[in-house]
Amino acid sequence: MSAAPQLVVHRDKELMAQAAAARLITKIVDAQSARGSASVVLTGGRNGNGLLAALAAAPARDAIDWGRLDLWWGDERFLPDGDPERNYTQAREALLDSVPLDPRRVHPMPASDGPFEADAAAEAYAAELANAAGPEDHGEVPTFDVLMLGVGPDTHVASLFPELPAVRETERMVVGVHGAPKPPPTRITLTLSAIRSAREVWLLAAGEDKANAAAIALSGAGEVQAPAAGAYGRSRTLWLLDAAAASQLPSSLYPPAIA
Ligand SMILES: O=C1O[C@H](COP(=O)(O)O)[C@@H](O)[C@H](O)[C@H]1O
Repeated sequence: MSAAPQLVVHRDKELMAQAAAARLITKIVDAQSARGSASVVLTGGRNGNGLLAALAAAPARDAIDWGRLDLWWGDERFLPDGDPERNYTQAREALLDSVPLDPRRVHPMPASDGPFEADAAAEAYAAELANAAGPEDHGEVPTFDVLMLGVGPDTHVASLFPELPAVRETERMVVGVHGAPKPPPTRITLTLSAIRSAREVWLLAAGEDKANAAAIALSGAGEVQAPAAGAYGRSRTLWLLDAAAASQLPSSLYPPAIA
């Protein structure tokens, strides 16, 4: 099953980040109430970190039971632990270091100064995911409640770049990426198969430099040429945009009002 994308367009990127943070708080609280815990996949990039910073500033963040939240990552820049360009480092700074998470439930992707090179690190992360998947899940990864993805100006999501082998992968859940066009060239990423195991996939796109990517991905492009087009959730696919990122969408897709 796949979910046709729903679009929500906000006035600007600050409001988008605040509204997305409010939405995420509600999702996590609802999942914890329904299932006892919640699982969220974080994204790197400007929009993902903006959302985390907005969450850190939201008084309602205290509604979340942080000790019953599992955190995973959609991709990682394969750099040494603590490198300021690592998605994990940036998420810590934006939010994670200021909330009482259970460290056993926080699952950063491996760093380049650990025991693995990128492909082996991807395998290790796939094993960690498989270990967390239960019989109620649909395969080799847990059924994430929310999986967030920043959308790059070239339509990449996670570290799935147009035309590179990772976006064509159909068997493995996590792969190493070599020769990425955006630095650093070596990365680790969930594949589209892993992404599609999430209940909800949220794509975040704010800023004029995302307008072309959003228009292409939402206008029927193929996932190999436009990876964002292949990212969808089991029950919901939500594009959260600001007006600048929505400015090139075909009028048939553009919602009637800006929230
Ligand atoms: O390098 C990455 O880029 C994308 C998009 O980032 P943005 O700054 O253009 O919003 C991000 O989603 C991904 O996690 C990250 O590794």
